[in-house]
Amino acid sequence: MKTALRLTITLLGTYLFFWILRAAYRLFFHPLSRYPGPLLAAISKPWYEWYWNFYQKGQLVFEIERLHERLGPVIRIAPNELHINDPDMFLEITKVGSQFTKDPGFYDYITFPGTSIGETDPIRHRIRRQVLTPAFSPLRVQEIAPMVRAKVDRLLERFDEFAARSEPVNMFRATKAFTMDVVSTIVFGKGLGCIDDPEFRNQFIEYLHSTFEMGWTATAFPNLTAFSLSLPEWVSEKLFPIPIMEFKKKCIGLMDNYLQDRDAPTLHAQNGANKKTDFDRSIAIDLLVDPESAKDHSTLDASQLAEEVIMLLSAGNDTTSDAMISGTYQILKHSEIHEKLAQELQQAFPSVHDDITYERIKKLPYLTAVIKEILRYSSPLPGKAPRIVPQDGWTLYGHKLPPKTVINTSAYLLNKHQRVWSEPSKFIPERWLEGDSAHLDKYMASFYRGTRQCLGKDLAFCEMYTLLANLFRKFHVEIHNTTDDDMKWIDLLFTYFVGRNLHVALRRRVE
Ligand code: HEM
Repeated sequence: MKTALRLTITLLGTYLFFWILRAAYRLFFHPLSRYPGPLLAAISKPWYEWYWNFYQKGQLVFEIERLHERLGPVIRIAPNELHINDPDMFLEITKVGSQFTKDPGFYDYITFPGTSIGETDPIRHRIRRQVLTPAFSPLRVQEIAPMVRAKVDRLLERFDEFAARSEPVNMFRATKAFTMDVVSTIVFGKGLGCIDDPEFRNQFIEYLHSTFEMGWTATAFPNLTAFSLSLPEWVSEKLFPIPIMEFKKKCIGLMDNYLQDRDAPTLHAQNGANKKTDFDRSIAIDLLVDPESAKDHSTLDASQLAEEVIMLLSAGNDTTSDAMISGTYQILKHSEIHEKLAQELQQAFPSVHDDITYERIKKLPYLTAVIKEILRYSSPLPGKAPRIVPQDGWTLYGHKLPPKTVINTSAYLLNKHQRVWSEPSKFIPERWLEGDSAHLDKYMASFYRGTRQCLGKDLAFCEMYTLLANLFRKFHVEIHNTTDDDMKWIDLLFTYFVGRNLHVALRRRVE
């Protein structure tokens, strides 16, 4: 007994001694020790991140904002990590030919590794991106614009039902139902029916949000996460139940159904119809299962396929909906913006029955300015996007950083940097229409930039143009019982709204 106690004390003492030595090295001798930042962050990434993101619930991005205000454009936020708030450095990191790569220490724990978003190896990423590009290219988006429009029409019909009952609409749920039905149609070949749900409920969003609520522990304690992932699936399911894994099983089922329907010798064909044109195809799945989609692309097994599908559904849902929710609130809060927008739409489409197509609305200057400002103002993926300094190191303000240093930037901070944006905390669409505004596009960090820029950017624009133009042309919209407090958000990888969120009262226009 005594020996066991002595052994335990010795082990704990040795670990403590190692920990103190390592902390001293990190504080005084590490190559990043010259940079300012919190003491705890310089010594221990897990506990610092856990405190701000888990214990304080998604507050790290705001703490980093305060630190930059006090300490300047470069701060140390972990033993081997810097956070930079400088729009020109962001351009430098993301420029053509940049060798910066995604940090596996982050992406392996917040995404499924190997997927379009999660793959950190640049060569494997290039292959996956090539495979998926035809599903999201500008040309493809042009082709699917009528499908997006049909979902908007259905959503507006649902709004009529609320209007008839004089019942306010929960725009948070309604908008998420819309984006989920669009992206699931692209990914599964059919929508998940969220718009038709009486309360716009959406099981996937519920799985996703409950996963994110616990998600910050995964990046704070990667060793624990790696351990849980290394266990047999049935054991980790019991010990570390993660809601998204339940959804993964459902996705595998949905994809099986899709592939069986697609490949079945067709009943349709016997009836004289051609299954290839008849069937609602999922371009994304078709591309992923086809080894010919790109050179060196190998087909995915059911689990890998489900993981890619989940990543696409996640990437395409909260991002676009959060931008529109936040944007709708801003439009409604500023009556002069609301009026200007309604006027532009009325001039372009004099009758409320006119066909409001993507082709036509994307040419409207004020609506375009409103959408760009929504994207800047809302920064739907607000927090850090860690990248690794390449093999040759990187010179930052005259000081060489060693390879493998992790560099973070944040879209939320870059999108309100004083050097680029005047009155950044205000929602001002007009900034995009001023004479010298052309240079602003390159500073917009919402979709990231370079080779890891958002793949769904064109789709997101199509959804935003189509929903906002139709909504504001066809309905009188008013805020219902919603204040700034209801729109507060925290960073759970997405802008996660913590209040009761946006509710609106709607009435069809009848001119
Ligand atoms: C307003 C809407 C959107 C915003 C603000 C947005 C933002 C972003 C950002 C910041 C990234 C880089 C993330 C990182 O490096 O950590 C990204 C990547 C990505 N997004 Fe989006 N996104 C939006 C909509 C969409 C949509 C509709 C899809 C469609 C499925 C999508 C699919 C993707 C994919 C596949 C990637 C990974 C690209 C790569 O690494 O090659 N996104 N997005």
